[in-house]
Amino acid sequence: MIGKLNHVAIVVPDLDKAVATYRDALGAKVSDATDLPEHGVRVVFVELPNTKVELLLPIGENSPVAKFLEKNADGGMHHICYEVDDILAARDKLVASGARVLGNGEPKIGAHGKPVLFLHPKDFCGTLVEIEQV
Ligand SMILES: CC[C@H](C(=O)O)C(=O)SCCNC(=O)CCNC(=O)[C@H](O)C(C)(C)COP(=O)(O)OP(=O)(O)OC[C@H]1O[C@@H](n2cnc3c(N)ncnc32)[C@H](O)[C@@H]1OP(=O)(O)O
Ligand SMILES: [Co+2]
Repeated sequence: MIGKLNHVAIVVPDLDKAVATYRDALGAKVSDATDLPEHGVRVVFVELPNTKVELLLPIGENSPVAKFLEKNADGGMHHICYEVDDILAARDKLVASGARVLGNGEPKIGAHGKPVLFLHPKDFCGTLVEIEQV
């Protein structure tokens, strides 16, 4: 079912500082920031040869990552995103296996303009999992 690792996401308290760290200290190619108000985040992608790092800053009133940042003031790894060919088939298989799909279970459009879903961390080794249809 899951394919390539699409990205690893890190929530940060200061996006400009995190961009400077990845661009200057680590010499990585970093995208411009994009606001995704429907997801409550501002996002930057660090482009790597084999995958991406997604740097996330909470925006708006009810950002789903705000609470994570309260618990982890310096920031930290937030989720991992795997690619799938067919997100509805993957969802149905996961639900049938007893996994919890977050939200209303319907895919939303993510930062890459593709459908995404999130799976409860308690069902996946304590790790928030995002699946993205590519
Ligand atoms: C889609 C745009 C972009 C993209 O890639 O295209 C993004 O990735 S946007 C990313 C932001 N969106 C989301 O994260 C949506 C999914 N997240 C959620 O629905 C919530 O954050 C949720 C349900 C994972 C946690 O909600 P909340 O923080 O309000 O609940 P709790 O604090 O009560 O947490 C419950 C339980 O889960 C543990 N937890 C929370 N967040 C994480 C995490 N990131 N990784 C691992 N575990 C997590 C938390 O510690 C609680 O455990 P407990 O033992 O009960 O303390
Ligand atoms: Co993501």
